[in-house]
Amino acid sequence: MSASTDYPSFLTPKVANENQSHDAAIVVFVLGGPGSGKGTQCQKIVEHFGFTHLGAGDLLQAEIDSGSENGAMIENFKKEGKIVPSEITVRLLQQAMQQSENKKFIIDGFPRNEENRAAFENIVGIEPEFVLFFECPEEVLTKRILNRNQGRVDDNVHTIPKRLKVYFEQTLPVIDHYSSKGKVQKVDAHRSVDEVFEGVKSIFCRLTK
Ligand SMILES: Nc1ncnc2c1ncn2[C@@H]1O[C@H](COP(=O)(O)OP(=O)(O)OP(=O)(O)O)[C@@H](O)[C@H]1O
Ligand SMILES: O=c1ccn([C@@H]2O[C@H](COP(=O)(O)O)[C@@H](O)[C@H]2O)c(=O)[nH]1
Ligand SMILES: [Mg+2]
Repeated sequence: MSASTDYPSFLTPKVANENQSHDAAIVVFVLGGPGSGKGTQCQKIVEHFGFTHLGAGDLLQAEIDSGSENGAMIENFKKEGKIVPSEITVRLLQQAMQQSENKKFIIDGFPRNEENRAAFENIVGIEPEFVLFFECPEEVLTKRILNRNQGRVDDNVHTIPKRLKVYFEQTLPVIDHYSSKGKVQKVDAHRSVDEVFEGVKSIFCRLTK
């Protein structure tokens, strides 16, 4: 798809290197603490705005489930709430983007740290149009995760504090980075699912229509 047609000019991606192959792709990063509702809201964004949802954690889980050579290592990182090396996650995201016919992506739960951010921008060669940031108090995050009941290996009292620590120490600086570039759209995630989505909708209507 050419970069010139379907989208307003302010959505034209920045080309960071000549190898990048998503010259018309639109990327929105979705960040927030564990349990803030990223996956829940991404489903709604897909239904209403036609984006393809790429959950970085879901892609890593698929690697575990497929029995790939990195699967056991990824599972250990997940059990400990640690961030998987960037080259693995970025490769999975890049493959998923290349295999998609859609060119509008919401990337959920990534970049988790500065290394992830730099790797994505250098390898994939795209900067996000904006970053959707779900803000939610820590105690609410913990309650939501403990109630999620989906059998995740990291939804337990051993791993939750580790995930929160990683979020505060490594992911918030990424949000600060994009904030300094005027790219962060903050949403109060401590409301009902529908109320949160009202906030999300107004952002997407303003920035992607
Ligand atoms: N606004 C909300 N109010 C109450 N519960 C919510 C809300 N949004 C999501 N939940 C519930 O909280 C749990 C976590 O939501 P979700 O899986 O969407 O979060 P997440 O940010 O993707 O988490 P993670 O980072 O761990 O993948 C789920 O059980 C979900 O149903
Ligand atoms: O970019 C990423 C995304 C995820 N991880 C690992 O997976 C778990 C679960 O991620 P969710 O987004 O909460 O589903 C996370 O704690 C990390 O261990 C990652 O390393 N890099
Ligand atoms: Mg999720």
